[in-house]
Amino acid sequence: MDLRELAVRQVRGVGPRKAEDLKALGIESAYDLLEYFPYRYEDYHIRDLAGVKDGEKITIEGTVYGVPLVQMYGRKKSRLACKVLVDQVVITAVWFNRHFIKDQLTSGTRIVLTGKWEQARLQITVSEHEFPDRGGASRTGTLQPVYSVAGPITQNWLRKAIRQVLAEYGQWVEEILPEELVARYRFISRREAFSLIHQPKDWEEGRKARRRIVYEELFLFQLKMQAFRALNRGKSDGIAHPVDSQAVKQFVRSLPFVLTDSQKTVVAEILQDLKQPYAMNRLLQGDVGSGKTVVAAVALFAVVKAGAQGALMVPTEILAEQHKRSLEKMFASYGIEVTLLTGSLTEKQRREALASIQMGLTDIVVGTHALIQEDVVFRRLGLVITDEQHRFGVNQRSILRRKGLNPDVLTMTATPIPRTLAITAFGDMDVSTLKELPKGRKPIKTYSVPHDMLERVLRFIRKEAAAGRQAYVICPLIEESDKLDVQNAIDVHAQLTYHFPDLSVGLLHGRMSNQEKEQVMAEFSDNRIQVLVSTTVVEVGVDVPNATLMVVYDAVRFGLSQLHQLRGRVGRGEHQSYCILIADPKNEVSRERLKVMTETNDGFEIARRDLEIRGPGDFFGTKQSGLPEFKVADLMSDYEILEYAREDAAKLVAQSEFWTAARYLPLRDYLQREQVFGGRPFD
Ligand SMILES: Nc1ncnc2c1ncn2[C@@H]1O[C@H](COP(=O)(O)OP(=O)(O)OP(=O)(O)O)[C@@H](O)[C@H]1O
Repeated sequence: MDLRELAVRQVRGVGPRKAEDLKALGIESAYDLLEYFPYRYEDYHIRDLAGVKDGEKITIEGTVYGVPLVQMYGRKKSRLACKVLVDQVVITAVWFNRHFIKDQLTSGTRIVLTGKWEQARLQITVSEHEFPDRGGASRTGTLQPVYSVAGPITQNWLRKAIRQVLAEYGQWVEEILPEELVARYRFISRREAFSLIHQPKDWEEGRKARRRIVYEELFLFQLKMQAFRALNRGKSDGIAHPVDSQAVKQFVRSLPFVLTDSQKTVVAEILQDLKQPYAMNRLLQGDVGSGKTVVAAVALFAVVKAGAQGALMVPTEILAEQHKRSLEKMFASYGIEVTLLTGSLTEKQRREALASIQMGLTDIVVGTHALIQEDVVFRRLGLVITDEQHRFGVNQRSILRRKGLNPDVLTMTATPIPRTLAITAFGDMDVSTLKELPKGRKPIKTYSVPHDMLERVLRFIRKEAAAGRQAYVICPLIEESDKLDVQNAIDVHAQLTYHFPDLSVGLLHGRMSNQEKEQVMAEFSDNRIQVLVSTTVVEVGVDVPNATLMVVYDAVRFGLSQLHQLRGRVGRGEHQSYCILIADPKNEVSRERLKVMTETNDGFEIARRDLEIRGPGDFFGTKQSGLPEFKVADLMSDYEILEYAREDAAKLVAQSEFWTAARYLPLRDYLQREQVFGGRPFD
């Protein structure tokens, strides 16, 4: 049975309504459900009070001791407190709004409590409890998977659905790794791994399952790239652009600044690639503000002057507009035509843009992801540059190939990763690095302040605005709730508008139309807006050098790499810039993370410290934006496994047997599904 073909509706307990809800999570088949891995576990093993830290969530067992006490607040709200004897210590168990369980708490009853521990008061705030002597299903002593859920799908419902699909269909999970690899690494079978990752008995089982799944993910990813490489090796069907070095030099001289040494080196590497008959596939990495866009502009200029078209693909419409504007400025005196292609063009504008691209009247197209797919036909596409986020993978490259194009490809990223990791992770790419920031940049000064210092922060905003500078104010982030984020931004905007009657305060959030967003960004760019209140939509790439102040509300809610990206929006010009992180860190990890931000501006150092703080205890790691994303693997911490996976994949594709032997069929099927053979069946 092919579980990929089995609609999730077929799983017992999943009705049509739930099937729709699951679809929103990207789950359509029984297989998708099985592959919806948890991102952490909740530990219900009974703990000894001795080793427990303040604020930890724990499960403990004891006996009810004395009489429970209920306080009511209004009709529904209540606080129930009861003494419980645990390991000969009397503690207080507190329930909120659960007064109806009072009658069950008779003295001497054994009870298991899960909740947050307060050391000073010897008190547990109970979120769940069980009576072990009364039978029934029990969570005690287990690890419960925690899934990323949204909308009407609840954690408990999803747990049940996944248990169900495992019971009903788990046996149909087929092995994909070759026997020799399973044996070499002593992996558990795929079937077992799928079962254990969702319901491990203990951490050891969880680890075993995770190790196997991480390897498999990384191995398949590497296999895909290596196979693609093997199939296309030596193909010189790229475009050898006749680059006019003199013209390029002249263009570079016309820029308002001198290129940094790094920029010069990288430009030379790219021009060299462009001249070759092989299709370039290069990764350009450089920290925030290191000047990647200018490098892209030089490459586009070179290609256009050599008679081809270029495309610049960016993650958001705001960025597309911004890049279009800055390219037009740079190319103003060269007769280079730049066209914008985004989702918010009118039908007529879009038709005109497409015609102009097809006829070759357009030299450079700037747009979002759709621009290389769909109905866009180029006359002579020579170079595709992609910025961040949507990594231009093997798949897209084969789409282009099928269109009969084989352009050079440059991928830009600000994700600070060690060069060796980059080379391994993007197995099929060459890597260029911008090692320095433009001269004259002053390091950004970063401060972390508590919420009650907001008044001072506001005074600081006023001071910068009075000096002619501008500020970003990033609003509190509410996990998994775009709607609440927007509400927050609206509230903060209202407050600041009230507070700064003499300044122009703008608002930017994801629910605004693209036109509105663009309007606001343009006004901020021209300093018609001094204070921009925003959700994280400004995170990547926005470039307004006159902005010198970045204020982030509730900074502990953001990941370190995200904070670094946000901070990178300032310090892009000659003025001293500041980043103020408003936060009341409640635990050591948050304090440590804020400290890292105040201590260093170096993106790579931040990534390294982040990894250190998370430590090996963080079972599933955190996704680093910009790196290829995996369901379970985390490239930074699973780096070693990645190395093995790469080597194994390379060896395998080099064997002629791999392409013929029956036992490798599941792997070849996988490659087929991933379109490595250019959409044609492999023969
Ligand atoms: N060599 C240089 N000297 C001075 N200023 C420069 C130089 N190169 C780029 N800049 C300016 O620095 C700013 C940042 O450059 P750019 O937008 O290219 O950075 P980036 O690497 O794309 O950053 P991010 O990853 O944050 O988007 C821009 O305002 C740009 O005009």
